[in-house]
Amino acid sequence: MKLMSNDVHKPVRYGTSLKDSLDKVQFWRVFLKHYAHPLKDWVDLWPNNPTDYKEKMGKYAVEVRKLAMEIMEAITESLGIGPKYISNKMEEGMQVMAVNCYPPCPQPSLALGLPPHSDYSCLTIVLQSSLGLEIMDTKDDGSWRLVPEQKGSLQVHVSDHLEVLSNGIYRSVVHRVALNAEKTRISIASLHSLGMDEKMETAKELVNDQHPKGYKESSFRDFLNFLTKHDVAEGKSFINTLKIK
Ligand SMILES: O=C(O)CCC(=O)C(=O)O
Ligand SMILES: [Fe+2]
Repeated sequence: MKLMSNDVHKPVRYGTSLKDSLDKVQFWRVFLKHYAHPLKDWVDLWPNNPTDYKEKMGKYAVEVRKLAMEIMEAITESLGIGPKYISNKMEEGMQVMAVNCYPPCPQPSLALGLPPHSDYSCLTIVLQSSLGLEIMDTKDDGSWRLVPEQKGSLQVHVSDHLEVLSNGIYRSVVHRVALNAEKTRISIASLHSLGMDEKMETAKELVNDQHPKGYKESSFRDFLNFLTKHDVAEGKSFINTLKIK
C-alpha cells in the first residue's frame, strides 16, 4: 500500500513509503509534513487528532524557529557578513515540519528509514526519540556516524541553501536513517528557509578570484519542482544540480 499525497506543493501532506507499487520494501517510514510559519496561516490545516497536536506542535514550531534564527545569525556573523545578512529575509521565510515515524523493522539491516540525502533548507533542526540518525563523515571516506541519543538535545544540520549562501564554506550534511527491530522511532525535523519564491544566492562578499562563485541561485519552489521530477531514492541530490562546474 502506498498512501502518498503525491503533490509536493501541498502545505500539508502525509505518506508512507513502506512498500512500492510492486510490493517491494523501499523505505521504512511514515511521515506527515506541514508548513509552520507564520503559524496562523497554517495551523488550521494541521491534523485535529491527537486533539492537542496543534497546541503542542505550534509551541514547538515557534520556539525551534527562534533557535534557528539565532543560529543563522551566529553563522552569518562567523562568515564576516553580519548577523542580519539573511535573518531579515528569513523573517518572511518558510518553515516545514517533517514528523517521521519509523516502525520496528523485522530485518533492519536490509532497509533504511530514509536514504542518504541533504535537506534543501538553510538549517534543519532535528529532535529524535531514539537512535537512528546517521551523518556522513566526509573527512573519513564517507563512513556513517550515529548521532548519539541524548534526551532533549537537538541536532542542527547545515543544509543546501546555507552551502550556497556561504559559497561552500559551510557544507550541507548528508544524512540517512537506520532502523531497529524493537521499537518505533519518531523524529521531528524543522526545516528553515527563505520564502517560496525568494532565491538563495551566494553572498557576493564571499566570492573572489581564489573563491569563484560555486553555486546557482534557487528558491524553495525550485526545490519542489526538482522533487516532482526526482525520487530521493534515486540518490540524485538537489545541491549537485546547483553546483557550477
Ligand atoms: O529521522 C530523522 O532523524 C531525520 C529525518 C530527516 O532527515 C528528514 O526528515 O529530512
Ligand atoms: Fe533530512
